[in-house]
Amino acid sequence: MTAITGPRSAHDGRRTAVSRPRVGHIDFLNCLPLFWGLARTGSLLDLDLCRDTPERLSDALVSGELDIGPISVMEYLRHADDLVVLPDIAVGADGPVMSCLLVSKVPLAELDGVPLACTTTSRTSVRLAELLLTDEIGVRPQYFTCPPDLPTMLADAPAAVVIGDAALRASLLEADTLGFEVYDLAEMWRKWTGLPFVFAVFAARRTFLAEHADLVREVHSAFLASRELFLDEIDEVCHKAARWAEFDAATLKRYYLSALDFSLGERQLAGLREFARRVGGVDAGFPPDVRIRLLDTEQAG
Ligand SMILES: C=C(O[C@@H]1C=C(C(=O)O)C=C[C@H]1O)C(=O)O
Repeated sequence: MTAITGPRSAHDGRRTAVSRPRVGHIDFLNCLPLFWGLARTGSLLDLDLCRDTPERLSDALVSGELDIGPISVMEYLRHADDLVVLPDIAVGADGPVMSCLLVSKVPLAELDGVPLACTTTSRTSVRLAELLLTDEIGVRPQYFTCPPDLPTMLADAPAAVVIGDAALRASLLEADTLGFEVYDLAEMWRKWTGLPFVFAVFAARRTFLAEHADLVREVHSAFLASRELFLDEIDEVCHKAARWAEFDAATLKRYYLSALDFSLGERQLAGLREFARRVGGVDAGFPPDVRIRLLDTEQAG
């Protein structure tokens, strides 16, 4: 793959410092495939990479501290006018995702009026859980936010929404000892709507795109190449990651190949639009028919 060149400053023959695009990276196992690929292709050196939790990366992209990066879908939809979505890449699932979960010590029908702890790290899974509980199950718990430590969350509430590594830990390691049922939010959505669910898209700020269109395309290509390389080398990655992660290589491989869906094609976009249609409105901060701009399509405008 070609090197990412970076925004050029005016130059007169002397070497001038070139600032690298500021790119976000979710510091969960879910985005390890991209990190692996960026490191292996060398693209990592051409990016000013900021690793953080999804909600902080979302805020940084919206405020302009980042130029390109993953953004939780609820935040993307709220700021869709300022952002352009990179096609063919996302963090989603077309069935169980394993890491965006509602866990509950009581049957879901008994959650009406009771406290429900929502992880501070999520903007989308927590909204999806609320949608499913209101419209599918018919209950209205009292939602409150809480850092993603499940024993603490469940000490204050009979149910909780967790995402990322904390959710993998919950379903794979903690369910038996802490005594709760696990409900996979992407699986519930799939059964309800027949569609995949997209939790995060990758987007560039439109102001950055206006000045650095080639660079945005290069970063997009680097993401796609990273994902491909990861898939080619998945056994090696899972084996290496299992040395420090809490999960074995077979579990990681299942997570990457059978649970997570890193694509953003027509079906995933249909899922995204359907979610916007169901949660959009004045309170959400975006209309149900919010315009989704994709890079290099007529809609990007
Ligand atoms: C699949 C996941 O997708 C994510 C869920 C998000 C959310 O709920 O807001 C945001 C970004 C992604 O990290 C996960 O975190 O496990």
